[in-house]
Amino acid sequence: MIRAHTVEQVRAAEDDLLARLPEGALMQRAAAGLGYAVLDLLGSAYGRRVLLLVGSGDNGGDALYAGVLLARRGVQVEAWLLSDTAHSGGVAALRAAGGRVVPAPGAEADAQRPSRDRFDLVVDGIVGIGGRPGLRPEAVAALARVAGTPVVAVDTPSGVDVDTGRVDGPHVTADLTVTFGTHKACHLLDPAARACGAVQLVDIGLGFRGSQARTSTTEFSGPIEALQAADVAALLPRPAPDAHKYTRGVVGVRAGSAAYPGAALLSVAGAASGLAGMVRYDGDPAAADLVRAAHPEVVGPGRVQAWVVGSGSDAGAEDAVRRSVADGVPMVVDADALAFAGTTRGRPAVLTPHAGELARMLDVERADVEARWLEHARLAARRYDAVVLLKGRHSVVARPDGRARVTTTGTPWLATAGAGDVLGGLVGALLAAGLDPFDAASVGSWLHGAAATLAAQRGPIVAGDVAAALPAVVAALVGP
Ligand SMILES: NC(=O)C1=CN([C@@H]2O[C@H](COP(=O)(O)OP(=O)(O)OC[C@H]3O[C@@H](n4cnc5c(N)ncnc54)[C@H](OP(=O)(O)O)[C@@H]3O)[C@@H](O)[C@H]2O)[C@@H](O)CC1
Ligand SMILES: Nc1ncnc2c1ncn2[C@@H]1O[C@H](COP(=O)(O)OP(=O)(O)O)[C@@H](O)[C@H]1O
Ligand SMILES: [K+]
Repeated sequence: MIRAHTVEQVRAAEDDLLARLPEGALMQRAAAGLGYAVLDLLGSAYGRRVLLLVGSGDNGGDALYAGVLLARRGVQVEAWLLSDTAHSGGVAALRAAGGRVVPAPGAEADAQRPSRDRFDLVVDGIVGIGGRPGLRPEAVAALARVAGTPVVAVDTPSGVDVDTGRVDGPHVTADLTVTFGTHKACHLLDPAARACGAVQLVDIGLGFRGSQARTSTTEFSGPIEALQAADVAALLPRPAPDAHKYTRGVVGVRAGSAAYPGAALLSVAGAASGLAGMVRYDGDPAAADLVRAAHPEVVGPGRVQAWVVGSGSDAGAEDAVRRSVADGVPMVVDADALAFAGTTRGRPAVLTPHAGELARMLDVERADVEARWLEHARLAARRYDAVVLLKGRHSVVARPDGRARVTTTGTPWLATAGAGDVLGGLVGALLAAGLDPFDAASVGSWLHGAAATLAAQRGPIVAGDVAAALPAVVAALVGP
């Protein structure tokens, strides 16, 4: 499990460790990890040119000491100081190792004029967890002079809001972010996560590895989580040796309509992933024949352990929600049914809006949701008293108490019509198989993203390809 901690939690862990270690030891650990990551990316050292952008704090110190390691390996290292108070030990060490240290060109320099020197790579040590969001003009100007050069961010891309993932002003866009001790929210949550590029965690002994989420009865105060393959494998429902189809759970689908029969097929395709014992279709008769033809194993209405409602339901959504709520079993509420999500209060439910749908549910602008994914997912979860799976590049799953997971599997090819219908069916199957709504939503979202990535290896995909790739993803996790 990846767990993203707040700056306050990092500082507390750091204080504990600093008391036990010689001065500067943590920074040396961080800088070594950073330096080797940069060397890996460069592929070779001799003759390579690396620019360090160095701010006033320890983030700049990390960059300078990584520069020392690089210079000793034969890299030509230049540091542009963005402040008069850059880490003095780091500056002296870089000079001693043969690096060039100069003041940054400054905001008044012609930002459009590229630097006369060409660099293979820029290391962003402007600010890390001590920075306020946004960048000062001198940092913006320095970045403009090396635009187009690959960037490695130290700890966080400078300028993003570390604890919320918000991006309100100018910021660094990195190809790789090397972070220390633990992930932070900005590494998982969009839009900041997009500015991180790939994220590499360097263990510096902060003691977060394997730490458990803390939860109180009211408000969750633990880290934001991102499931990894091993977590999904551990949570995945598997048939017991003496299983029969009913013990594995039956999922019912009330999706599709005469106008949108395809949604019935795709929702059923997600539900028929093999993770529940049986699938029932109880939607529009106009779609039922198509469902039976495509999925001969699917049966008609009857008792279920979970309902999936709303994908392409059109005018039938209200009735589908009402009947499913009356049943009292857990349900997935998607698309057209989200307008009636208020009626599911008090029932175990997973609501699966995309940003536009969530904006309608909360009566805010879509752009607000896309600027603050976690905040809006949590708000909706609290307001609707349900688990909310807010779909996007990095989907967010939130519980009413604030506990949250972020999905980091997936590919932009998944932005294709009907992909959400498959996801709803899949989450429904996991609910029917006995997962609680939070696990069903986050495991389903992880599998959905992984299946899309697998399917996209053979080229562009449509929603049905995602459903078809699910068994191979499950097999890779738990074996045949
Ligand atoms: N914690 C750990 O476990 C470890 C932490 N380590 C490293 O330390 C980093 C944190 O270092 P930190 O605390 O010195 O803060 P940091 O981010 O360098 O800069 C803050 C200073 O920048 C300034 N400033 C503020 N906003 C700004 C802006 N928008 N644009 C420009 N400047 C801005 C402001 O100073 P001012 O100029 O206002 O006086 C402020 O004081 C952390 O990210 C990691 O890399 C590792 O070495 C070892 C383990
Ligand atoms: N850029 C992206 N990268 C990765 N996944 C994406 C991206 N855009 C959308 N998705 C995923 O694709 C699916 C789209 O679902 P949805 O918006 O409901 O579409 P539809 O209603 O057409 O089925 C969601 O699972 C979402 O998380
Ligand atoms: K940085």
